[in-house]
Amino acid sequence: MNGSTPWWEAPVASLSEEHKAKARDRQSQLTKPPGSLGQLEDLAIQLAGLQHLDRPCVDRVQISVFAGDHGVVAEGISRFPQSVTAAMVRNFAAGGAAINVLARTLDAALEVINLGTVDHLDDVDAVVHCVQGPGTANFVHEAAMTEAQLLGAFDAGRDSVTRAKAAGMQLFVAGEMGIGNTTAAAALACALTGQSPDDLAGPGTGLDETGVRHKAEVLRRALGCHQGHLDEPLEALRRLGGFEIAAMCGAYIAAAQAGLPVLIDGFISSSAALAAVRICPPARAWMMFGHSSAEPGHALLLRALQADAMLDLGMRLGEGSGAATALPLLRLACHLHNEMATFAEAGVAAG
Ligand SMILES: Cc1cc2ncn([C@H]3O[C@H](COP(=O)(O)O)[C@@H](O)[C@H]3O)c2cc1C
Ligand SMILES: O=C(O)c1cccnc1
Repeated sequence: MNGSTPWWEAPVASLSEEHKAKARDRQSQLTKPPGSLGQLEDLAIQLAGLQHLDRPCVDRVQISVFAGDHGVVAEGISRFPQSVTAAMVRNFAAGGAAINVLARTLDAALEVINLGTVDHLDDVDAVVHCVQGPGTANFVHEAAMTEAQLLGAFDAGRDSVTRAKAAGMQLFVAGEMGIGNTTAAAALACALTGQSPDDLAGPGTGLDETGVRHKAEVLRRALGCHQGHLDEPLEALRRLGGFEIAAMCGAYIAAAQAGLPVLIDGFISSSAALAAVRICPPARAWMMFGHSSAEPGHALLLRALQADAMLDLGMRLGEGSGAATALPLLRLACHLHNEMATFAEAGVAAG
């Protein structure tokens, strides 16, 4: 970071106000009462502006799942053991996870990036290896990441976006896998929003009430340990985040710079998105929000991002699954915008 400007401080791509205005005008001419397609109209207008197109399109979609382990698991904050992270990466590689099924069904490209797990994954070929260590350090006692690890993870996110852009993708979805990462996301969210651990600790993979209270206590200890060092968003991310959260944050900034719209998933993804917006405020314009997670802190994060999520299905999986589930609606928004007849074309009175 010394000397030259870091890549994440470069400007984001410009969006076309002209295409946005044209799209808004077209929506008012389509054969329906103005505004009657609700959020589908807004999404088509936003995409037209982002893509500089009269006819927005999200047929070609990249889903990148970032995986990493978390030292804070030592505090007993997840219902599942740490070994599940690497085991799920193997499951992704074999095609058996929820996000594999969603990607196949949606005809989306799926890539898995291993950022470092306690169990070895060297023998897994169908994965991009960008290992930063065997997992983060336990942030109750020390910073989760060294500066080099943070930058390595950030770059891994950027590189995934570079590959997606080179392959002609029109939309980017970041997903994650990392046992314990609802605790990391909650800690980061506390630092970024100033809200209390009681508002951001939730069940994650299925903690009971006692477990959630313990998780809030762990968060309080972590925030105490790092007190006075959490004002800078990048430093908060280094101290409290995770490899996969940092990679998603880097990916969101790089996507805005590359002019690639992103569809954000749930609680973990939104904590990365909020960090990205705090580091690079104009990146917000490139974000759409797929769903509202059942993890209780997600509502607070969506408010901080001034975001309206498309779906509320009670999902709380991660992996990018909520964003992938919303993708058909985004595609429908485009088809409606592009293919409906106008009042003039159909000879219908515009009212
Ligand atoms: C089998 C399995 C598959 C998953 N896929 C995503 N997650 C989700 O759950 C984890 C976060 O929850 P916590 O903080 O409570 O550990 C992350 O890995 C997240 O992606 C999974 C969790 C499990 C158990
Ligand atoms: O909303 C999420 O991203 C989420 C919630 C619970 C567990 N894993 C992920």
